[in-house]
Amino acid sequence: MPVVSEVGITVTAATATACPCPGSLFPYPPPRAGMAVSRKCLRAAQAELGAGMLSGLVESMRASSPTHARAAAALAAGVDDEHAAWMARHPSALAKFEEIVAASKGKQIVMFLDYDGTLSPIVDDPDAAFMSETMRMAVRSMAKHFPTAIVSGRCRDKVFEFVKLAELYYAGSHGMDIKGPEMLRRIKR
Ligand SMILES: O=P(O)(O)OC[C@H]1O[C@H](O[C@H]2O[C@H](CO)[C@@H](O)[C@H](O)[C@H]2O)[C@H](O)[C@@H](O)[C@@H]1O
Repeated sequence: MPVVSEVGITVTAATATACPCPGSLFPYPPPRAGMAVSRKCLRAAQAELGAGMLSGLVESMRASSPTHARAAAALAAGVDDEHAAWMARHPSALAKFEEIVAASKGKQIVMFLDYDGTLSPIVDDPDAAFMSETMRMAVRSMAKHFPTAIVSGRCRDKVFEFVKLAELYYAGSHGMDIKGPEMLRRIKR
């Protein structure tokens, strides 16, 4: 069930496969240790994630989203009918997060994030599109719980240079160049 928000965040719930459960607070390993998760692990994790943890992660992403501030300003200024209709057809994944979580029961959530205009503000100089440390911390926190990928039209190295999180998957050049955490290579398909 892929859901694309107006801020470019895509959440996909995919069927999970088997993995060992270390039995910690989040009993499935972070992406660096592999992205396969058993249904039992996921159910336990979803129960433990609970409303508080999820809303914390979502609020963190929401607060540090550069486009969220623009959307809020547009809303404050009053949106026209056409924009309102567009928004109804393209609901924000952040606004629908509880529904996504409910739909993900028994499945694995994977985060796909755009970079420009999503993790970073749009600026005149493409080389100065830096993401904030708050956003970096939010993404790092998200990646501890869900396999997380950044998909960009930029070259992969450039995106990594901005994001600097080795635990993520990076798809550069519109998906022509993909690299994941080192441990990914050891996962049996
Ligand atoms: O796929 P994306 O990650 O969304 O990349 C799309 C383009 O992003 C960059 O350009 C955009 O952001 C720049 C910095 O804020 C801004 O100056 C430019 O006007 C935007 O179009 C990047 O420079 C392009 O190469 C990407 O294709």
